[in-house]
Amino acid sequence: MQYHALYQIAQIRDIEKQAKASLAIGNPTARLPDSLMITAGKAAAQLAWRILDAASKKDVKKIMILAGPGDNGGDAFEVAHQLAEMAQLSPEDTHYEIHVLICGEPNAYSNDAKKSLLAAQTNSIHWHTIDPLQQAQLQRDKLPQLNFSQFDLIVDGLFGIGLSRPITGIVAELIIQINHSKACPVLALDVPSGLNADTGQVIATIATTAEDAVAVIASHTISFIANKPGLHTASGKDYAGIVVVDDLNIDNGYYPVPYAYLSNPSQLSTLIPARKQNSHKGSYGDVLIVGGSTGMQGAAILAGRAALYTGAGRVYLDLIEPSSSVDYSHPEIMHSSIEEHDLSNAHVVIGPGLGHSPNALNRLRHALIHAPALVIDADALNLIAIHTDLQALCRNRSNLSWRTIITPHPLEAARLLNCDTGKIQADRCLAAQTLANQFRCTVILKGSGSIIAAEIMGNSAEANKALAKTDNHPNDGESRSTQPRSDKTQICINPSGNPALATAGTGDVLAGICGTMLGQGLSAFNAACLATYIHGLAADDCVRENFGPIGMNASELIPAVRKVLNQMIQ
Ligand SMILES: NC(=O)C1=CN([C@@H]2O[C@H](COP(=O)(O)OP(=O)(O)OC[C@H]3O[C@@H](n4cnc5c(N)ncnc54)[C@H](O)[C@@H]3O)[C@@H](O)[C@H]2O)[C@@H](O)CC1
Ligand SMILES: [K+]
Repeated sequence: MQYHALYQIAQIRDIEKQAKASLAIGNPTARLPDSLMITAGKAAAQLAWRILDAASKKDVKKIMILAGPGDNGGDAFEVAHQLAEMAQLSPEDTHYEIHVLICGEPNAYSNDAKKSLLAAQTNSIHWHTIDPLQQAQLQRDKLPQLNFSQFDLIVDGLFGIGLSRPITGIVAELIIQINHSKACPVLALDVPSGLNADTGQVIATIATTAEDAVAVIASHTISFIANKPGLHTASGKDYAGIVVVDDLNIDNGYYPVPYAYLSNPSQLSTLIPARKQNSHKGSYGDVLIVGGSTGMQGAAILAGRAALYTGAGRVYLDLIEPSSSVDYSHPEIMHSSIEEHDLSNAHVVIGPGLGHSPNALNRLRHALIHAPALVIDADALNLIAIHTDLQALCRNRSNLSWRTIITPHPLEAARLLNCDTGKIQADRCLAAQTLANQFRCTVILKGSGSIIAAEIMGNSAEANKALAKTDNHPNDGESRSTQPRSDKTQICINPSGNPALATAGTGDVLAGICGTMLGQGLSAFNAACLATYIHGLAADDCVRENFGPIGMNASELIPAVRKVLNQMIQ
């Protein structure tokens, strides 16, 4: 199973069910050599070993394995068993001290988990327990006296995809201690405990404050059966760390169409058209940026420069405030008014610094009606949110097979869907999918793990119904099995980028790059995926060069985007 295919919990459960049914049952008390839990435990133990080897050169290496009440805990027992076996075979000059903390009722475990526990009990392991009856209350004196900073590796097998409510009580306190100790690598089994594998939200209730929402902050996550969207968007990147996928040798035939994909750099690089020797500026697309009202000209200029630096043949600005329509440090950028420009060959980016004036509104209406390739950003999105006639114009563009990309951040997305940002962030894939269906265009929902969504066939009713279902419980931690599969929408999660991008102007840069990519003849979806990827990759490059994560600015990002784009075609 490839790393880039992302599956929801309900799909994973289906795959798991079919794979389990295909395994011979035989003697129920025997340990099947090929049970999924054993395969999972072996894969995780091997990864744990490699992480430990790289992180600690000590003669005595201490490992803490946390085992929760379900099969994630079963995986943890299997990891303990496998590590103990590996430790026995290791050279004598290194000693491994393996601890397991059981946070479940031994009799209540599944058969597979019981077998793994039994197997681990044959090894030399230090056992600790938390009485399950006391887990609900927070009694600090009942916490096992474990100093987490003594360990060289912590394995998190508390909860996986079966977590159904927020973590509270002693287990929550344990997680807080582990997160605070920050002393060693933390390997999460399947998913960091506390994180919703579908949405990337830390599971919480409406009543839970941000401080109370608890999840393990892992340095590594080994995702079983398939990769999962929640590890890559919203809070996912903060909690999952480096993600490794192990398919447990499950036959490909059991896998349905993925819910979404992670953008795949090697595929994206093939989208960039090779430049012929015999070509000219007309070969690489005209980009017209419309925006820049009083005090906001910089936004349009940034978008224009980004278009220029990513290879547009000609770049024009149409500034709402015309007195300063020249970018003196980039005199190659020309001026043109959208109303006079021949839009049949132009790729229009409207919105950066556009404002809400009647002039802005007229230009937007003109663009929606006349521009066959259009990127809609910032204030243009806010105008669409409040003018229903513009929404209809936007929707109508898909009937003409015109290319449209909208680039909302969560607040703009909330305005477009008439909800609050909490609902957008509660399920970012679903929100992007709903926007794509409602506005019949390609969507880039910005934020950590930007979501790119585009409609394949029109059916907004189903996705809207599902979003409405989340209305009363925006953050209630229930796995949303009611939400539609994305077979009407294609969804990509962008893996690149970092908090350096959380600064004014970077969105304008993204909009400009989208304009260039439309100018290279790409579909709106491919243009959006490629633009978002190189935008994030450039920010990653800036961090490597110590221009960030603190203080990188949008102007610095632009030449970095040019650099990574050229590196991609080499
Ligand atoms: N079943 C299988 O064949 C496989 C299962 N695997 C593992 O099994 C996991 C799923 O196992 P489960 O379905 O047992 O689910 P989990 O192990 O994620 O947890 C479910 C258990 O936790 C309890 N629980 C849920 N939320 C809680 C909370 N907030 N506080 C306290 N208790 C809570 C539930 O009542 C249940 O007992 C996967 O994530 C994966 O790690 C893997 O071994 C792959 C194969
Ligand atoms: K876990």
